[in-house]
Amino acid sequence: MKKVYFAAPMRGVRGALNESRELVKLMEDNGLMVLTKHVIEDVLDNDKGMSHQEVFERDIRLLDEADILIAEVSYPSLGVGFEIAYALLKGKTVVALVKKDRVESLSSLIRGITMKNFHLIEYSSPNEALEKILDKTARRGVS
Ligand SMILES: O=c1[nH]c(=O)n([C@H]2C[C@H](O)[C@@H](COP(=O)(O)O)O2)cc1CO
Repeated sequence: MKKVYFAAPMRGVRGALNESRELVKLMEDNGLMVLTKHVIEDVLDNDKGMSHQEVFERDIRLLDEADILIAEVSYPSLGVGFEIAYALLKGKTVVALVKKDRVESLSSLIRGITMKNFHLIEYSSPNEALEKILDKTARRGVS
């Protein structure tokens, strides 16, 4: 089963939280294992009693374990930017998802990534995002 590190804004701007929640459910219904369901919870890990260092170490472990990073990038997040860079430099496949009406506000440094393991996907609905993710992961042979 493909292991997905799903990255989404937490202390960043949570403008696509509903879409992210729906997408996580769709990914699981379609046989992907989502390692990071904490990113779609209302309460931040630090407010649940984890130290910042524990959050960092847990997330690095999960990033190393994942087959693929899927990042919701429609709204800004320092943490998601860090996770994208880390996964790219580790040679993982990275799929960044941006809502069609948010493309123009996306950082040039993300929009312009030319690394072969990076894919930017525009979507209008979580269903459309899922179809495009399945297409990318199947054709890439990620297992
Ligand atoms: O409580 C947390 N737990 C956690 O795992 N993260 C990680 C996973 C998310 O994909 C990413 C979100 O970063 P940020 O909080 O800067 O928006 O950072 C971030 C926070 C809050 O900063």
